[in-house]
Amino acid sequence: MVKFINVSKKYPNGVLALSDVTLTIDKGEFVFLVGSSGAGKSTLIKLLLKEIDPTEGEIIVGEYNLNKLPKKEIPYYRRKIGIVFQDFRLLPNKTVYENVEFAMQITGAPSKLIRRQVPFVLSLVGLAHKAKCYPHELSGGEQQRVALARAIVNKPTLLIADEPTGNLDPDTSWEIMKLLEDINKRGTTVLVATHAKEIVDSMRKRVVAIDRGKIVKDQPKGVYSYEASDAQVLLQRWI
Ligand SMILES: Nc1ncnc2c1ncn2[C@@H]1O[C@H](COP(=O)(O)OP(=O)(O)OP(=O)(O)O)[C@@H](O)[C@H]1O
Repeated sequence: MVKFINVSKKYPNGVLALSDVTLTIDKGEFVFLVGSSGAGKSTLIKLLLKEIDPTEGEIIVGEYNLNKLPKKEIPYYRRKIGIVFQDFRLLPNKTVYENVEFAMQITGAPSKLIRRQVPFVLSLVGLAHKAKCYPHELSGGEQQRVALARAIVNKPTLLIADEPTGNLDPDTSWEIMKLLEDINKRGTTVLVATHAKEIVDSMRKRVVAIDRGKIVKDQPKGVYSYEASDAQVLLQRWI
């Protein structure tokens, strides 16, 4: 589904944000991407969205080799990926329904399909009753649910969440992560960049940790902290 093959990214100012990253994410996986501030998580996501290009290496997403993707096809490629951000990014002058509807309209979806699909995803995220509200009438958690509905309405094969709970309280953060898990269980591959240590530790999903541009840990059913793996390494040396 997603392949990074020996990918490096050096920004024009000389910062090496990613260094020789090789990573495979299979179809249907749920992956947490963790790492301290400046580790390279956003760079990895920007590369996936083809907002930036790697200095070296190859990135493959589904049937797309991003290195070979012509500029005019980038918008079509991006429509196959759902994305949610920390700051929700809803259109303030559109209602909840219209925000989600708009994401389908720009793909040229037929109105009959839109009328069926929008209420479906809104009920999936538990917001059917808020369809006529505007974003400013919603709580942060509700706004993030709308953003999630919008991200999945076109049935993406990959859903990326960049620090989706960064602006939310702990209980609401849990609700959003559980929703991401539900979406994953319905078949969508999910990649979540997060600092939410407690949630990562208790959900026991695959955890990929980046530190200074390198993958330093890739654990199935993993935990957030590096200490755990350091401890394991120490233990292994002792045994
Ligand atoms: N446009 C840019 N030009 C130059 N350097 C950049 C640029 N964007 C990011 N960097 C640098 O690249 C490194 C990785 O940054 P990145 O934004 O990928 O980290 P991050 O893990 O997403 O951090 P955070 O958790 O704070 O969002 C950092 O040293 C950062 O300063």
